[in-house]
Amino acid sequence: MKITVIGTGYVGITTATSLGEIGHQIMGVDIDELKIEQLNNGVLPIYEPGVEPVIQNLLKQGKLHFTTSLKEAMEGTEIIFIAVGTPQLSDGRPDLKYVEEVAREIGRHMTEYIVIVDKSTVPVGTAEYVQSIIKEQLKLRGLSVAFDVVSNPEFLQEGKALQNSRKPDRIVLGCSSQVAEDVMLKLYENIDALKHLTSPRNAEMIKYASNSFLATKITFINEMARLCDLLAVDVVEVAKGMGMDKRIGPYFLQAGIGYGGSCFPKDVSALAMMGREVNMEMTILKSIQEINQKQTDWFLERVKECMGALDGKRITLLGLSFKPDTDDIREAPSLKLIQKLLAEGAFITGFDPVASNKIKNIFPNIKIGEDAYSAVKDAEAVVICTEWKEIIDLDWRTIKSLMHGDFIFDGRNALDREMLQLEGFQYWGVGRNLNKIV
Ligand SMILES: NC(=O)C1=CN([C@@H]2O[C@H](COP(=O)(O)OP(=O)(O)OC[C@H]3O[C@@H](n4cnc5c(N)ncnc54)[C@H](O)[C@@H]3O)[C@@H](O)[C@H]2O)C=CC1
Ligand SMILES: O=C(O)[C@H]1O[C@H](OP(=O)(O)OP(=O)(O)OC[C@H]2O[C@@H](n3ccc(=O)[nH]c3=O)[C@H](O)[C@@H]2O)[C@H](O)[C@@H](O)[C@@H]1O
Repeated sequence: MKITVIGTGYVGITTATSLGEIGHQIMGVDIDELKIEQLNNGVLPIYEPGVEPVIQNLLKQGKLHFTTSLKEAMEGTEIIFIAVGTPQLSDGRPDLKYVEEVAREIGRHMTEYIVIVDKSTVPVGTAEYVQSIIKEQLKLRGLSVAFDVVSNPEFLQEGKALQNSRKPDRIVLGCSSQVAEDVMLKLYENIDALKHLTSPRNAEMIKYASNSFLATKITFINEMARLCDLLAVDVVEVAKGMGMDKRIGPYFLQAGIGYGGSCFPKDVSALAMMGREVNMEMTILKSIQEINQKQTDWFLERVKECMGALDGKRITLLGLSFKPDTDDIREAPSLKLIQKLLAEGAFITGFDPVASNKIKNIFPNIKIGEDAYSAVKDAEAVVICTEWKEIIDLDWRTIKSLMHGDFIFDGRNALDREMLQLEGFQYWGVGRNLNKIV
């Protein structure tokens, strides 16, 4: 089938490559000329493991093209995916301006039946809204062209985009007509996944409910971690024991310095706002936001408890992206931590396998190590913000010999506590500090 994907961010690129891989003909569209030029040269503008060679292969086979012209891309297309950003507005709602712009442009160029697919994360009712925008444009042109708007939310995790899209847990299809449902099922017939057929409004809610539930799970274990610290209990053991119950499951129970990224914070906020708009206070979501906001403060308090005043102390942060295997620093906990540590007067050095430069652009006053070993030189404490494998696998004996102190604050509970203690570190993990009973 001939497909157009609008937006070449994480979701657009993943949609384009995964559909290209199962044999469809893809046109990727973006208003960002530099991105389009890079992509046409087989260069991936983001860091996402494994995706670049797939793009290069599809370009070579002629199955994938990128352009800045939506009009050109739309010629003969059967399906258009809208995969543009929906960033958070200052009042907490998602900004739909990119979706609106794209819908208007589709309406300006459409001449025959097309299925328009909302891939972006958008509030309940947006499929109907997009439909009304396109209809309005057609009316201005004096045309009456049939079309459908489908909600097909994306569930990929950054850093695992390729494996998620090749073998998703489920594909949610919110269709308002049988024709659209048949088109979408044909599109995905070669992807082996559960297919949940439902209405567009239900599909839109499934996306927000899923992200908010995952954020709830993380926040629950983070709050448990705070209690574990006060009662001499190890939260890692607790999560392990809880996760063995199939009804709970082991995933998203890793306590840490809070969730970040471009989606959980904005989507929890958007769902809370959706409730507020119909006069329903989403009390669980409100608590989650508050607890997550305070997780870095709580963490910093524990650092101060161990090290005393931080003024003039040399602290190295390892792992700066919001999670491993991505260069994305949107809402990364490291940003808040750096800001707070600088405000306390600490001297900060940072290192991340791929995101160091992005952090340096935001905080020009901090030092960036060329590698983890040079970053820890003379540090009095090391803080793990992101559990990159190459950070976990460092030679910790060498790290200790390079440091000027012995504190290690494991903000992701990712390191081997016993091994580090044997190497002479004072190890502190989130909710696993058994030496304190109140
Ligand atoms: N990043 C992720 O892992 C996931 C994101 N989502 C959702 O998917 C959507 C997209 O997210 P990302 O890919 O992270 O966004 P992004 O911000 O990385 O990329 C969006 C792209 O859309 C382009 N764009 C904006 N207006 C355009 C227009 N009029 N025409 C063509 N291109 C245009 C931008 O230039 C940019 O390249 C959001 O709603 C997000 O919540 C959903 C699941 C996972
Ligand atoms: O809508 C989205 O954009 C996506 O949001 C998340 O994916 P992502 O933000 O890429 O990353 P996650 O792996 O979910 O991690 C999010 C944050 O939670 C933190 N986290 C995750 C798991 C955990 O156990 N503990 C924990 O603190 C991570 O460190 C990270 O900061 C969801 O997992 C995806 O299903 C969804 O498609």
